[in-house]
Parts: sequence; C-alpha cells; structure tokens
Amino acid sequence: MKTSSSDGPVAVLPAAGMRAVEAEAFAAGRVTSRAAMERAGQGVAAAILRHRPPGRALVLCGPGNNGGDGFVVARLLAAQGWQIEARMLGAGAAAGPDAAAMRHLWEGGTGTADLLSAPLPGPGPDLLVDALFGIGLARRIEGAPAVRLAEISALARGAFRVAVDLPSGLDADRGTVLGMTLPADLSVTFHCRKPAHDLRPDLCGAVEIVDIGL
Ligand SMILES: NC(=O)C1=CN([C@@H]2O[C@H](COP(=O)(O)OP(=O)(O)OC[C@H]3O[C@@H](n4cnc5c(N)ncnc54)[C@H](O)[C@@H]3O)[C@@H](O)[C@H]2O)[C@H](O)CC1
Ligand SMILES: [K+]
Repeated sequence: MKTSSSDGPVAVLPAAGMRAVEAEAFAAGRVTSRAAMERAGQGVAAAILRHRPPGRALVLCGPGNNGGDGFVVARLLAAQGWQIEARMLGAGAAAGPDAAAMRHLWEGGTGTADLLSAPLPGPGPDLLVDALFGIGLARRIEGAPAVRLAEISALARGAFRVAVDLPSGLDADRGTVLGMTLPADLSVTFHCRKPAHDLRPDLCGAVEIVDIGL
C-alpha cells in the first residue's frame, strides 16, 4: 500500500494505511504519538476558531485516542473563551497513555462527566465536538450509547457540528454506518482523507486536513 509520495502524503488512506504511516513515523522518531495527538487537537481547535466565535460547546470524548484528541480540543477551546461541557464514553477503557495524559491535562483532577449518566447541558450548545470514535470504530454503536447520542443529536440540532477525524459510527474504509452516527458540518481529519470522507459527504460535511507531522 502506497502510504506517501515524494511530495507528501497520498490523498486518501484506509485505516490500516493510516496506522502504518503513524507507526512508521513514530518508529522513525519524526514525531511522538503524544505530539501527534496534540497537533491533531490543535488543528481541530484552529478550524473551529476559524468558523465560530466562542460560545457554549459540548465535547464528546470516546474511550480511545479519538477521545484523546477531544480532550486536547476541550482544553484549547476553553483557553480561547469557550464554555466547555465535556462528556466521556467508556471512562477511558481503551485509552492509551497519550489519551489518558490529555484527559488529565483537561480535567486537572476534577474528572469528566459520564456521557450515559450525567445530565445533558441545556439549552442546546452552539458547538458539538464529536471525538467518540475515529478510525478505531470496531463495532456497532447501539443500546444505551446509541439512545444517548440520539438525544444529544436532537439537543445539538442547531449547533455547528464538528467531527474529529470522522463522524462517530461511520466506518472509515467503507463509509457504512455502524448502528448510528452523528452527521457533521465539518470533519477535521489528520494527514490525509479516509475513504469515508469521499464516500459520505452527506455525513462528513466539509473536510479539512491537518498535518500532524507524520
Ligand atoms: N497516536 C496516534 O495513533 C494518533 C491517533 N489519532 C486519533 O486516534 C484515533 C484512533 O484511535 P483508536 O484508539 O485506535 O480508536 P478510536 O479512538 O477510534 O476508538 C476507540 C476505541 O473504542 C473501542 N470501540 C470501537 N468501537 C466501539 C463501539 N462501537 N463501542 C464502544 N467502544 C468501541 C475500541 O477499543 C477502540 O480502540 C484516530 O481516529 C485519531 O482521531 C490522532 O489524531 C493522531 C495520533
Ligand atoms: K469522531
């Protein structure tokens, strides 16, 4: 699989190809995974700041590295005057050290409210940041998470909706919806597009690409 060319990244990579590029970049010492995550979050926050003035944001963080990106976004938006409500799904069950570190940087020891049990902020937010699942989505979103996400989607129907990497629930390679998904106005992805960005513009919205140093 061609993962880059002499003039930079290829235009589109499937999830496995993306992971190969990440692994090679980390092994070669071009960038650390922690720095890549910080740059990913910086890119998402910068894109949001280009589109909207500060307001009320609901940031959804999943159990893995997509969630880690979300905690970077929450921290950076808060520093720019955004009023942030963060909700975590899965209590970092799949979080590696990078996501855990970014979560602690955001929380400062206060803890992040649980997506399934904590009350939802009302009125609806001005911004919804979807950092639940990215290229690691492995199974359908169903049951209590799906019910809660449908509630959030309704609460945020007037919000500017930004997907971190991909709308959660969307299979990166096939563009199929696994259970349910959160359609986005903007998807901010990393290094290059994934097939789903071109297969499902109806769900991804506008796509912006962030160089994370790979
Ligand atoms: N250092 C890096 O590699 C960088 C990665 N970036 C971001 O990381 C995600 C990919 O992260 P990963 O942890 O592999 O997967 P996800 O966060 O997408 O998924 C989380 C985790 O959740 C579990 N899971 C999968 N499906 C379900 C489900 N339906 N219900 C519950 N739990 C589920 C599974 O265990 C997954 O591992 C990538 O998209 C980027 O956003 C950084 O951007 C750059 C550095
Ligand atoms: K996402």
